[in-house]
Amino acid sequence: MHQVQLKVLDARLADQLPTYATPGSAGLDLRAALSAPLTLQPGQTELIPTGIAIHLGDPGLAALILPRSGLGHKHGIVLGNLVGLIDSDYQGPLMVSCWNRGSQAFTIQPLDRLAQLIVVPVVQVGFERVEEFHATERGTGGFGSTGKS
Ligand SMILES: O=c1ccn([C@H]2C[C@H](O)[C@@H](COP(=O)(O)OP(=O)(O)OP(=O)(O)O)O2)c(=O)[nH]1
Ligand SMILES: [Mg+2]
Repeated sequence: MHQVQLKVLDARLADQLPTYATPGSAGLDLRAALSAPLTLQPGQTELIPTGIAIHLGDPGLAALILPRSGLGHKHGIVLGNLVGLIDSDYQGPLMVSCWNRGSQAFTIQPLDRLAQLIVVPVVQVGFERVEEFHATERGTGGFGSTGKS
Protein backbone atom coordinates (compact mmCIF):
# COMPACT_ATOMS: atom_id res chain seq x y z
CA MET A 1 0.00 0.00 0.00
CA HIS A 2 1.29 3.49 -0.86
CA GLN A 3 1.95 5.78 2.07
CA VAL A 4 0.77 9.37 1.62
CA GLN A 5 1.65 12.23 3.94
CA LEU A 6 -1.34 13.74 5.72
CA LYS A 7 -1.67 16.79 7.96
CA VAL A 8 -4.50 17.16 10.44
CA LEU A 9 -5.68 20.76 10.17
CA ASP A 10 -8.70 20.36 12.44
CA ALA A 11 -8.06 18.43 15.67
CA ARG A 12 -11.51 16.81 15.51
CA LEU A 13 -10.30 14.83 12.52
CA ALA A 14 -7.33 13.33 14.36
CA ASP A 15 -9.21 10.18 15.32
CA GLN A 16 -11.39 10.15 12.20
CA LEU A 17 -8.82 10.02 9.44
CA PRO A 18 -10.00 8.71 6.07
CA THR A 19 -9.95 4.92 5.95
CA TYR A 20 -11.11 2.25 3.53
CA ALA A 21 -14.47 1.01 4.88
CA THR A 22 -13.87 -2.51 3.53
CA PRO A 23 -10.78 -4.33 2.25
CA GLY A 24 -11.94 -3.80 -1.33
CA SER A 25 -12.97 -0.17 -1.05
CA ALA A 26 -11.58 2.27 -3.60
CA GLY A 27 -12.77 5.41 -1.85
CA LEU A 28 -11.84 7.10 1.40
CA ASP A 29 -14.67 9.12 2.87
CA LEU A 30 -13.98 12.79 3.51
CA ARG A 31 -15.72 14.57 6.37
CA ALA A 32 -17.12 18.07 6.66
CA ALA A 33 -14.94 20.06 9.07
CA LEU A 34 -17.80 22.41 9.89
CA SER A 35 -18.20 24.24 13.20
CA ALA A 36 -22.01 24.25 12.91
CA PRO A 37 -24.64 22.56 10.73
CA LEU A 38 -24.79 24.00 7.23
CA THR A 39 -28.02 24.00 5.27
CA LEU A 40 -27.66 24.04 1.51
CA GLN A 41 -30.71 25.38 -0.24
CA PRO A 42 -31.62 23.92 -3.64
CA GLY A 43 -29.08 25.19 -6.15
CA GLN A 44 -26.66 26.41 -3.47
CA THR A 45 -22.93 25.56 -3.59
CA GLU A 46 -20.48 25.95 -0.69
CA LEU A 47 -16.79 25.20 -0.34
CA ILE A 48 -16.40 22.94 2.69
CA PRO A 49 -13.09 22.17 4.40
CA THR A 50 -12.28 18.54 5.18
CA GLY A 51 -9.89 19.42 8.03
CA ILE A 52 -6.98 17.59 6.41
CA ALA A 53 -4.25 18.18 3.84
CA ILE A 54 -2.43 15.51 1.86
CA HIS A 55 0.76 15.64 -0.16
CA LEU A 56 0.87 12.88 -2.76
CA GLY A 57 4.38 13.92 -3.71
CA ASP A 58 4.59 11.73 -6.83
CA PRO A 59 3.68 13.03 -10.31
CA GLY A 60 2.56 9.49 -11.10
CA LEU A 61 -0.36 9.88 -8.68
CA ALA A 62 -3.39 12.13 -8.41
CA ALA A 63 -6.43 12.08 -6.18
CA LEU A 64 -10.00 12.57 -7.29
CA ILE A 65 -12.83 13.81 -5.08
CA LEU A 66 -16.09 12.14 -6.06
CA PRO A 67 -19.63 12.34 -4.72
CA ARG A 68 -20.93 9.66 -2.38
CA SER A 69 -23.58 7.77 -4.28
CA GLY A 70 -26.16 7.78 -1.49
CA LEU A 71 -25.96 11.53 -0.95
CA GLY A 72 -25.90 12.23 -4.67
CA HIS A 73 -28.72 9.92 -5.66
CA LYS A 74 -31.08 10.33 -2.71
CA HIS A 75 -30.45 13.94 -1.73
CA GLY A 76 -28.90 15.62 -4.79
CA ILE A 77 -25.72 16.45 -2.86
CA VAL A 78 -22.93 16.35 -5.43
CA LEU A 79 -19.87 18.45 -6.26
CA GLY A 80 -19.91 21.98 -7.63
CA ASN A 81 -16.94 21.09 -9.81
CA LEU A 82 -18.44 17.64 -10.63
CA VAL A 83 -15.07 16.02 -9.87
CA GLY A 84 -12.25 17.48 -7.77
CA LEU A 85 -8.72 16.90 -9.02
CA ILE A 86 -5.94 16.96 -6.42
CA ASP A 87 -2.51 17.51 -7.94
CA SER A 88 0.42 15.53 -6.59
CA ASP A 89 2.20 18.75 -5.58
CA TYR A 90 -0.82 20.30 -3.80
CA GLN A 91 -0.25 20.75 -0.07
CA GLY A 92 -3.17 22.96 0.90
CA PRO A 93 -6.38 22.03 2.68
CA LEU A 94 -8.52 19.47 0.89
CA MET A 95 -11.75 21.26 0.08
CA VAL A 96 -15.04 19.91 -1.18
CA SER A 97 -17.26 22.05 -3.37
CA CYS A 98 -20.66 20.88 -2.28
CA TRP A 99 -23.65 21.52 -4.57
CA ASN A 100 -27.25 20.83 -3.74
CA ARG A 101 -28.57 20.01 -7.21
CA GLY A 102 -31.80 18.68 -5.67
CA SER A 103 -35.12 20.35 -4.97
CA GLN A 104 -35.05 20.12 -1.15
CA ALA A 105 -32.85 21.89 1.38
CA PHE A 106 -30.23 19.57 2.88
CA THR A 107 -28.35 20.06 6.13
CA ILE A 108 -24.77 18.87 6.52
CA GLN A 109 -23.79 18.18 10.12
CA PRO A 110 -20.25 18.79 11.41
CA LEU A 111 -18.04 15.76 10.63
CA ASP A 112 -20.59 14.16 8.29
CA ARG A 113 -19.00 12.09 5.52
CA LEU A 114 -19.82 14.15 2.46
CA ALA A 115 -17.58 13.03 -0.41
CA GLN A 116 -14.92 10.45 -1.16
CA LEU A 117 -11.32 10.51 -2.29
CA ILE A 118 -9.68 8.03 -4.62
CA VAL A 119 -6.00 7.95 -5.50
CA VAL A 120 -5.25 7.06 -9.09
CA PRO A 121 -2.18 6.55 -11.28
CA VAL A 122 -1.37 9.32 -13.74
CA VAL A 123 0.82 9.31 -16.82
CA GLN A 124 2.32 12.67 -17.68
CA VAL A 125 2.93 13.07 -21.40
CA GLY A 126 4.97 15.27 -23.67
CA PHE A 127 3.67 16.21 -27.12
CA GLU A 128 5.33 15.24 -30.39
CA ARG A 129 3.89 17.62 -32.98
CA VAL A 130 2.96 15.95 -36.31
CA GLU A 131 1.06 16.91 -39.46
CA GLU A 132 -0.67 13.52 -39.94
CA PHE A 133 -1.55 10.61 -37.65
CA HIS A 134 -1.20 6.98 -38.65
CA ALA A 135 -4.65 5.90 -39.92
CA THR A 136 -6.91 3.98 -37.50
CA GLU A 137 -10.20 2.17 -37.98
CA ARG A 138 -11.99 4.90 -36.02
CA GLY A 139 -10.24 7.84 -37.53
CA THR A 140 -12.12 11.02 -36.63
CA GLY A 141 -15.42 9.28 -35.85
CA GLY A 142 -16.88 9.89 -32.42
CA PHE A 143 -19.99 10.98 -30.56
CA GLY A 144 -22.06 7.94 -31.52
CA SER A 145 -20.36 7.20 -34.83
CA THR A 146 -20.08 3.44 -34.20
CA GLY A 147 -22.89 1.02 -34.95
CA LYS A 148 -24.34 3.14 -37.77
CA SER A 149 -24.87 1.42 -41.13
O1 LIG B 1 -12.35 19.73 -5.30
C1 LIG B 1 -11.19 20.19 -5.23
C2 LIG B 1 -10.46 20.55 -6.35
C3 LIG B 1 -9.19 21.08 -6.17
N1 LIG B 1 -8.66 21.22 -4.92
C4 LIG B 1 -7.29 21.71 -4.75
C5 LIG B 1 -6.27 20.63 -5.10
C6 LIG B 1 -5.83 20.97 -6.48
O2 LIG B 1 -4.50 20.51 -6.70
C7 LIG B 1 -5.94 22.48 -6.47
C8 LIG B 1 -6.13 23.07 -7.82
O3 LIG B 1 -7.23 22.45 -8.43
P1 LIG B 1 -7.52 22.65 -9.99
O4 LIG B 1 -6.26 22.56 -10.77
O5 LIG B 1 -8.64 21.74 -10.35
O6 LIG B 1 -8.10 24.13 -9.98
P2 LIG B 1 -7.73 25.38 -10.87
O7 LIG B 1 -8.98 26.18 -10.94
O8 LIG B 1 -7.09 24.94 -12.17
O9 LIG B 1 -6.71 26.12 -9.92
P3 LIG B 1 -5.11 26.26 -10.06
O10 LIG B 1 -4.89 27.42 -10.96
O11 LIG B 1 -4.65 26.51 -8.65
O12 LIG B 1 -4.57 24.97 -10.59
O13 LIG B 1 -7.08 22.76 -5.67
C9 LIG B 1 -9.38 20.83 -3.80
O14 LIG B 1 -8.95 20.93 -2.66
N2 LIG B 1 -10.64 20.33 -3.99
MG1 LIG C 1 -5.27 23.79 -12.21
